[in-house]
Formats: sequence, C-alpha cells, structure tokens
Amino acid sequence: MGSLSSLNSICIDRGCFAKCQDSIKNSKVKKLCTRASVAMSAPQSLRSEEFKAQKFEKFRVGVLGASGYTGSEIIRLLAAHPNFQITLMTADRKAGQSIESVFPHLVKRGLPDLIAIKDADFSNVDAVFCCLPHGTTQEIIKGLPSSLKIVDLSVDFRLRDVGEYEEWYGQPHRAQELQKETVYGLTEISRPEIQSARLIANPGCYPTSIQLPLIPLIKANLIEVKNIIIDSKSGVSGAGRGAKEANLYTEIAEGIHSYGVTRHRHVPEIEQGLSDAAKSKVTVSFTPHLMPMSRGMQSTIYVEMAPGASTEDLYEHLRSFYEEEEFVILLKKNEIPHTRHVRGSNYCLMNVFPDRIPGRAIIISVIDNLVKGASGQALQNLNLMMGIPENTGLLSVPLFP
Ligand SMILES: NC(=O)C1=CN([C@@H]2O[C@H](COP(=O)(O)OP(=O)(O)OC[C@H]3O[C@@H](n4cnc5c(N)ncnc54)[C@H](OP(=O)(O)O)[C@@H]3O)[C@@H](O)[C@H]2O)C=CC1
Ligand SMILES: CC(=O)N[C@@H](CCC(=O)OP(=O)(O)O)C(=O)O
Repeated sequence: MGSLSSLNSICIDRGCFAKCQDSIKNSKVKKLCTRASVAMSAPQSLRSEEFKAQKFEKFRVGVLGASGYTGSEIIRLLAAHPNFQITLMTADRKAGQSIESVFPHLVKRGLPDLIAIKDADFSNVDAVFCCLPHGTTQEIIKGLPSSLKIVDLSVDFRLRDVGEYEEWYGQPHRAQELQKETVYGLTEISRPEIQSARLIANPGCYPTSIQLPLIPLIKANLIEVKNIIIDSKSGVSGAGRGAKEANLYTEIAEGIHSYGVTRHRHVPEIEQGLSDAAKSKVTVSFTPHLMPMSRGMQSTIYVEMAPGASTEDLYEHLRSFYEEEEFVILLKKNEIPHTRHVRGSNYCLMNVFPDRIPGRAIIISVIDNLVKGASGQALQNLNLMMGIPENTGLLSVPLFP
C-alpha cells in the first residue's frame, strides 16, 4: 500500500475510499484511520457496496447566493473536489449574469450561469449550500424539495429558541418546523448528528472561533463559566459583498474599531453552545472588532480556571481532544496563532497561555472567517452528510505570504 502519504493522496485525490478503508483497517496508522472512519461510518444508505460503486460518481450541488463572498468561496473549494459538481447557481441582483462577469477569478470553470431562485430546477440537485442573507433564507429553504440535503450558512436556523431569534433579529421566525429538525454544524463537536442530518445550520464565524476552544474545556470542568471575556477581530469580508460604507478602503484601512459593543447578534449563538456544554446558562462579555484585512479572524478569550486547574491542564486537555482532528490544531507551547497562517484554509489554530493574574488563562484561536468560519466548515459538513471523507476538497495549504 505504500507510505502514509501515498495512502493519503489515493484517498483524497481520487476519492478511492473503499480501497483506502481496506488498507487502513489492516494498518496500524491511527491518525489516518480516524479520518477514514468518517467514511466508514457513513450513513447506512451510502456505506458498503453502493458506496464503493459510486466512488467516482459526483453528487450534484446547488449554490444559492453564488454571487456573494461565501458562495464564491464554496465555488473555489468545490473546484478541487472530486465528488461534487455544481449544477445550479443563483443570485438576486446579479441573476442572468455569468459567474466570470461577477467573479473574474472564476473564469473558465465550466460553471452554469447565475439564475434567480424562482427559476431554479431542483430536480438536478442533490444538495445545496444556502449562502443567503438571514431572514430571506428561512422563506427560501421552506420552499425547497424535502429530498435535498441543505447546509445553511445564515443564522436563521442556528438558535434553537425561536423567541431568542425574534428578540435578537427583530423579526418573526417563519420556518419553525424546519428549525426543530436542524442540526447545529460545529463539525468537531457534533459529528455523529451531522452525519445523519438533512438540514445543517452552519455556525457563525465568531462562534466557531470561540466555541472550538471553549466547549471541550467547559465540558471537562477545567474553566469557570462565569467571567468569560471574549475579544474578537474580523476581516472585512465578514460583512458580506453587499456591505456598503463598511467595505470602503477609506473606511477600513489604517485603523480598527469595535462594533456591536455589549450587544452583538452572535452573543445568543455563542451562549447557546457554551450553555449546552456547561449544562447551565452561560453568559459572556463579547466585543468584536473590524480589522483592515480582507479575511481572517482572531478570538482572544480570557477565562478563570476551575479551582486546582492549571494552564498545563487546559493545554493537555485541548491537545488530547483535538489530537486526531485534521483541521483544529493546538500549537506548540508559547507559539502565537496568526491569522496569516490560516488564510484561505479550513484550519483553526489555537493556543493557551497563563495570565499574569493567578488563576486566569488566555486562549487565542484564529480561523479564516470565509473558510472554517463559513464555506470550508459547510463543505466539511456536506462531506459528512454525503458519506464522503470529511477532509475532501479541504486540504489546501494556507496562502502565505
Ligand atoms: N461573510 C462571512 O464571513 C460569513 C457569512 N455568513 C453568512 O452567510 C450568508 C451569506 O453571506 P455572504 O456571502 O457574506 O453575503 P453576500 O452579501 O456577499 O452575498 C449574499 C448573496 O445572497 C444573494 N441575495 C441577496 N438577497 C437575496 C434575496 N432576497 N433573494 C435571493 N438571493 C439574495 C446575493 O445575490 P446578488 O449578489 O445578486 O444580490 C448574493 O449572492 C449570510 O447569511 C451571512 O450572514 C456566515 C459566516 C461567515
Ligand atoms: C465583519 C462583520 O460584519 N461580521 C459579521 C459577522 C459575520 C457573519 O456573516 O455572521 P454570520 O455568521 O452570523 O452570518 C457581523 O458582525 O455581523
């Protein structure tokens, strides 16, 4: 079978899962075995002979909101994916245009033109990425065929408590039945539920960067759930392509500013995930900032450790929790996570540092808001839902410099 790296490249480049699985079952390679086990534990309908038979088959995918930032990022990632073929792309104001006229970097990709959702034929589609503004999304998803697998990147289905959605978003929820069947798609935390889900609420970018380090630490009772202070920074693409003044070079360059101070719309989502982990209500102080960079996100999190716990304990727990994970990487001690080291990739880098105040620790995590914070995690989730190895199409190295 050859070396670990040749085994890895067979699995990923050719989508040859069955061959890979057989080899892995007989090997002592633990790390790769864990990743491939995702394929092995694919939904029953996709496992076994049927799954082997379709190893080179492509699923047909629609991108709703393909003319936006997260939509174009999905298209970029799928260009290197052996099992998904884009058969439908929609837009609103840009409906009727070709994708290369909207995004010249996507020239000559053999992609369909952008059409309005009302003109879409979903009989040619197995799954959709829904990259639409919140509010609009629930109405549109409600009208989609129930046979479709859906990964929704908006906030519309993320909050289990519909009252909380209505309070924070100032509008009624118009698809409450669908909300009940939704699985929140923080991949590394909810993998088994994601595998069997039809509708995924893909997590927000800030909540992803914050929950990935905090959930394991809270579940292990290593940190106190009171007095969690989170300071996050985002690149401008987080505001979407439709943003106006906020996107202007003159408004962003050579400065930073906070926004949503004391009341940012991601607070209930962050608190929902942390409260689930704690099995009690958690409240946090959260302040986001806009940075003069096109993509990237850092969360710096200040926590009080549980009595008797040390930063060494926090570090060791995160190390063992994420040791087998492809995309979440705990750096070596004292190494500082940089947004530049995850640019364009699906990685989350994190580390834990002792605070100068005894009993407190500082946790830093970085992601690319458009990849692990949006389209990359969405693809990771759809891979799981379709029984494809989770890392397929997501292994590109970050862009540097
Ligand atoms: N940007 C980010 O980092 C992240 C974004 N998200 C979420 O993902 C979703 C998409 O975000 P993003 O790509 O940044 O947004 P953009 O503003 O860049 O793109 C929005 C897309 O939706 C289309 N659209 C807008 N209004 C309608 C409508 N009424 N009916 C149908 N289509 C419509 C737009 O079409 P057209 O261009 O033709 O008007 C465009 O294709 C949002 O819910 C956002 O909150 C989640 C995580 C991170
Ligand atoms: C810089 C910026 O404006 N960021 C957005 C969050 C990013 C995003 O798209 O939020 P969702 O994940 O909830 O969709 C904001 O603060 O509202």
